[in-house]
Amino acid sequence: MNDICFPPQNTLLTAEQALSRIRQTIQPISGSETVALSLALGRTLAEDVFAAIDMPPQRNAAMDGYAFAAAGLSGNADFSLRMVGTSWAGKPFVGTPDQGECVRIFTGAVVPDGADSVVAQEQTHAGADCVRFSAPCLFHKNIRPAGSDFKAEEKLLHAPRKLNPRDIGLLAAAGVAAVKVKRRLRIGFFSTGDELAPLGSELDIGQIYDSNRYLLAALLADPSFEINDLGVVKDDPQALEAMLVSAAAHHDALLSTGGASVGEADYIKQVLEKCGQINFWKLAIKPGKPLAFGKIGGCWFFGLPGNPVAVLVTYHKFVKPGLDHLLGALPRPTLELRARSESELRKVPGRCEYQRGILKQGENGEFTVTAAGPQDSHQLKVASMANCFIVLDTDCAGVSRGDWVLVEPFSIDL
Ligand SMILES: Nc1nc2c(c(=O)[nH]1)N[C@H]1C(S)=C(S)[C@@H](COP(=O)(O)OP(=O)(O)OC[C@H]3O[C@@H](n4cnc5c(N)ncnc54)[C@H](O)[C@@H]3O)O[C@H]1N2
Ligand code: MOO
Repeated sequence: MNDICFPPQNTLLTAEQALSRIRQTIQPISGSETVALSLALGRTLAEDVFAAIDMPPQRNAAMDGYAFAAAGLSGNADFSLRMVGTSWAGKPFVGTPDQGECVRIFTGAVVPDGADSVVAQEQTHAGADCVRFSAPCLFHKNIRPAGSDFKAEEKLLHAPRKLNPRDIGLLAAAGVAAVKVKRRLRIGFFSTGDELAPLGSELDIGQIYDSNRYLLAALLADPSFEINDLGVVKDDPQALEAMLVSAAAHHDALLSTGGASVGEADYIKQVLEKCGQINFWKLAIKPGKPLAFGKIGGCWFFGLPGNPVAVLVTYHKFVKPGLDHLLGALPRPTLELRARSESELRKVPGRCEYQRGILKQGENGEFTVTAAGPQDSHQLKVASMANCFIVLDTDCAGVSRGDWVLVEPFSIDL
């Protein structure tokens, strides 16, 4: 048995079995590079990141107001203090206010030594050089201690985290100008099919536009991926083999669409078996049944079905998690919600279905979902209107209006 094959597949794999095979089989890449923080969004950390400084570096004011020492003052009566200077953000007050004195201070400015309280200006009445504080006046407030966000040498982020916008802000605050990240995956993709015409051309009878390559390019738009559009391959086994063999030499992963089923012009499985190794083909899901996964030389291969909605489903459920695994990124949790179905949903037992739905949240907080339209796997307009998959498990025999269903929104950042 070769190194990526599992025992022969007599039955259709479940989605869970297929994903676990993908994760068990794919070995994450090891290469890394250092990139400027401004280019690091969506990249995967290759090493942990530590803070070089305390944040804030010194204690500072959380409000525009006045800073002073509370000792000897009563917060339960009005009192007045003499203003002896100003602490600006970026231009601290030099000196120490004595008893009976205060310093004008602005949000983010360093709190002068000796002061232990900042009172917001709304609770004061400022005169020429004197400030009156109205009772009740809270002391020991509105000061952010040094290091209250994070401390120097603290581990801020663990590898292999995929950096999100909040992480980028955090690392900038910590003065981290560059980070070591996993190198980008080189991913090639192509369509197969004699019926495919390029955008901008007039369609002959029997032709359709090649939407899958555009869909895939959009799905693959990820800073961790360097994508390469390899065009269209005709329904011809020699041409397909030539493409697979030559492209496999230059990519970490290859994706194709079409030709994955059992028709006489469907060559993906036989050519993959000839020039590479097949791990699985055919899943008990709808749409997306004829998904092929394997390897050609050192390159991972996903042969997606031709139907555009099957491309959408198999990309989200298998290809993206597989590519994230190849990158070495942590698996992302799948956000699953329970929603009340406002549509009757037709389904026959046998395959898990990913129907396209429109998820809404009512004023009472309850999620509801409606079918985005008819559920054929060529219907991209319905997929475009949808914002979620309605996941109906293998045994489900249909859903009545008002039933609770499981829903997976398309976009999440977890
Ligand atoms: N006898 C059987 N027929 C089919 C089965 C089956 O099990 N037995 N499975 C069906 C399922 S499920 C799917 S999905 C499709 C997948 O077939 P292929 O992967 O071989 O894809 P094609 O036959 O090449 O194309 C299917 C469909 O998609 C259109 N297509 C293909 N490429 C593109 C593209 N780049 N852009 C837009 N549309 C594309 C193509 O014209 C076909 O309409 O097989 C079922 N049949
Ligand atoms: O992948 Mo097919 O589109 O299951 O019907």
